[in-house]
Amino acid sequence: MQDVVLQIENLTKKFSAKQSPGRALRNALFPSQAKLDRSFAAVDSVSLKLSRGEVVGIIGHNGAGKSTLLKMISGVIPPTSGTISIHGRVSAMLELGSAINPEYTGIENIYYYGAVLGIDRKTMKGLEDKIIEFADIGQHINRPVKFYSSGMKARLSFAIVTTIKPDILIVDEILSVGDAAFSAKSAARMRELIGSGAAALVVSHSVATMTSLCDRVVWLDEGKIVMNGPPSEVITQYSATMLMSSTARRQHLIDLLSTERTATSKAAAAATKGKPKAASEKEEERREPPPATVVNNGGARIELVEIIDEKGNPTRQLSSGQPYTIEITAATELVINDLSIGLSIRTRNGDVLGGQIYKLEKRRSPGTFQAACTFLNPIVTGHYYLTCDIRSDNRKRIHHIIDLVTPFSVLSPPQTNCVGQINFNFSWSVDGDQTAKVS
Ligand SMILES: Nc1ncnc2c1ncn2[C@@H]1O[C@H](COP(=O)(O)OP(=O)(O)OP(=O)(O)O)[C@@H](O)[C@H]1O
Repeated sequence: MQDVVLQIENLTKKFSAKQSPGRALRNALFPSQAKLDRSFAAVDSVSLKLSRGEVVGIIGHNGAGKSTLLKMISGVIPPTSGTISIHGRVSAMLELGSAINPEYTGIENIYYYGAVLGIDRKTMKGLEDKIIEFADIGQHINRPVKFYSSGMKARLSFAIVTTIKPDILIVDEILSVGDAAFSAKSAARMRELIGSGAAALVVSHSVATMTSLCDRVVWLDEGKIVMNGPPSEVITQYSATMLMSSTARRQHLIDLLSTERTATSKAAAAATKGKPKAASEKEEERREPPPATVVNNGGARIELVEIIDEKGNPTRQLSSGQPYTIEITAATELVINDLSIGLSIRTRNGDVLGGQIYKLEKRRSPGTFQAACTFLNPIVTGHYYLTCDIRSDNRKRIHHIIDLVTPFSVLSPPQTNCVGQINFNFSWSVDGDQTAKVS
């Protein structure tokens, strides 16, 4: 049995609104609307793999391209470019009720969906009772679906698409539609399917659904993958970014996208060279970070935390012993006395490796400012995060904490003479002779 059930490569979907005389007049009158008529990529060069037994969640704000991606995988719309390789049967529950025909009754829809998927009537007859039992909508099963409530449609659709035992189940925001009992029943059904070797792609705006159900989460923004990794890591970054101002968010997303591209190309290079990483390094990359603390009490906020290398470029790949600057862009909304910034480096276990509190001048007027600290990187190797806060009143009043942001890694130089995570840069001597060399 093939382990990878879905592989998509460089998948792109471009939409272009057709130019019409009416549109041309509208665009002349409202130039800001004209840009909406240009062709744009709703999904932009997305590559993704899905293996048996895996549940992958897709998050992203409204219009990020989630539904467009699922529609292409389900075969509802064709891609503009890129490839989709599917091994097995795909069963998709896209926009609410799209798997069903409103003119048909519930029972007729069972056979209709079977026919769409090429499943013969006899097989569907064998599944009919199970579908009716799971949907649990009583006599409504004999009424046309156009008279159903949204919860009933959700129940029927989910019952059909999961009972036919797909290899890939695609679910767009369904688990939050039914009542609590049905949501729990749907989650249990999904786990059952996954346990029997299916894989699932789930879109949801619910952080709870993503955390409890998914093995991996992919964050889409403007059609591109920003992050692809363990749920708590991706959700922490996603939630922190959503709290930022739009300018800071844009810059942060650009940085995350470049990190994701670097990680993807490195993974591809490692795969082609056939050089697997050391088990402990793999484990560390996979390890989920501890839950992040995000506090936003207003008054002052941190907009961006970046690591800058010697050449002035933002970076997430640090070398041991090299100089770096951590730049913190923050803004005060009020006149604040006694402002301080806390900055620490945290490991993937959640331990604080080190940090410092920096007290600014006594009184700060409203506006944006940038605090920067430079350091010679003493870390030898590993994967880390930054945590940053802004407080006043002798650190008693918290304005904003952003936790576990700006993930970065440190690569050890090949002939290091250090052990552990920190290079203390010891100065050695033998019998008082300091010329002794460390090898
Ligand atoms: N048929 C279409 N023609 C033109 N533009 C479209 C079409 N379908 C989607 N779009 C646009 O593509 C972008 C991505 O839409 P999509 O529905 O995939 O986003 P989404 O992440 O699922 O959003 P939401 O969370 O709001 O459901 C949006 O800008 C949307 O307006």
